[in-house]
Amino acid sequence: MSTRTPLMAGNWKMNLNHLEAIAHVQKLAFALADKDYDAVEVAVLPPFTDLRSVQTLVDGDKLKIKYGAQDISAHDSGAYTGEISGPMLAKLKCTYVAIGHSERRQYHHETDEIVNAKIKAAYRNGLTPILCVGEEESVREAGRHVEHTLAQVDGALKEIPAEQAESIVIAYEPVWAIGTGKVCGADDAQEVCGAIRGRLAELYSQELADAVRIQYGGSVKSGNVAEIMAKPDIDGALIGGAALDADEFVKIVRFRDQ
Ligand SMILES: O=C(CO)COP(=O)(O)O
Repeated sequence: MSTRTPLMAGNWKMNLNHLEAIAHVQKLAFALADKDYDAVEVAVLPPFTDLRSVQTLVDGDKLKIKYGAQDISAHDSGAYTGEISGPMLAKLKCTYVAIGHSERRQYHHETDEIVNAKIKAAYRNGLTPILCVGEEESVREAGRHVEHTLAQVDGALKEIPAEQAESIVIAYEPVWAIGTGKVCGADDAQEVCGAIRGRLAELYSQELADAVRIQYGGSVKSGNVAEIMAKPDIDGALIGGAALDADEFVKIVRFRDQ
């Protein structure tokens, strides 16, 4: 296990309206209100329409739960119908923003260039990107998963200086393991997460690489999280389906109790 503080983040995707979000975060706060969970950072990434409600709850009750968005516009303002800007997310005191999730790449044709522009938008606005990378099943079958994922890292970090990159979170999410119940074996996940850390050392420095948190995502549940978290280059998880059940998410956050 690494010495970096683990980040357990729930990506709600397009689930839970703002009323459900309030109930869910209250449940998390109640279940996690003890000193033990200081050792793990907990975050939720609700839909945009929930963020104000979550902010009000977290601010009002001084909760330690962090929150962020699932996407960001590459632009800070202007005629971009339907988009949400970095300044808007910063105003809502978001800590994190997921960028380049495979569902954005697949359904919204986000390229590495767009991902790179969004990373720049996040840093311009004081937000911490959770950069999502990972290969499709055919790429893994062809044995090109490491090179494919590292190329996504290279593209996303183009022109990002070390002072910014040192705070990034990178989530390795093999596309074939997302929402499918097929978990990437812990050793396979470690292989790619270790390679990502190696690439960060090449692009920047070993010191920076050692500081960056690398998450695994893809069918993470309470039953498999401990094995995944035992790997030296895995510093947390990005959780989809299992994060929608507050009790299950709490069990994942408390992976050390297992
Ligand atoms: O895409 C994911 C998190 O961003 C993972 O989703 P699942 O946990 O549902 O597989």
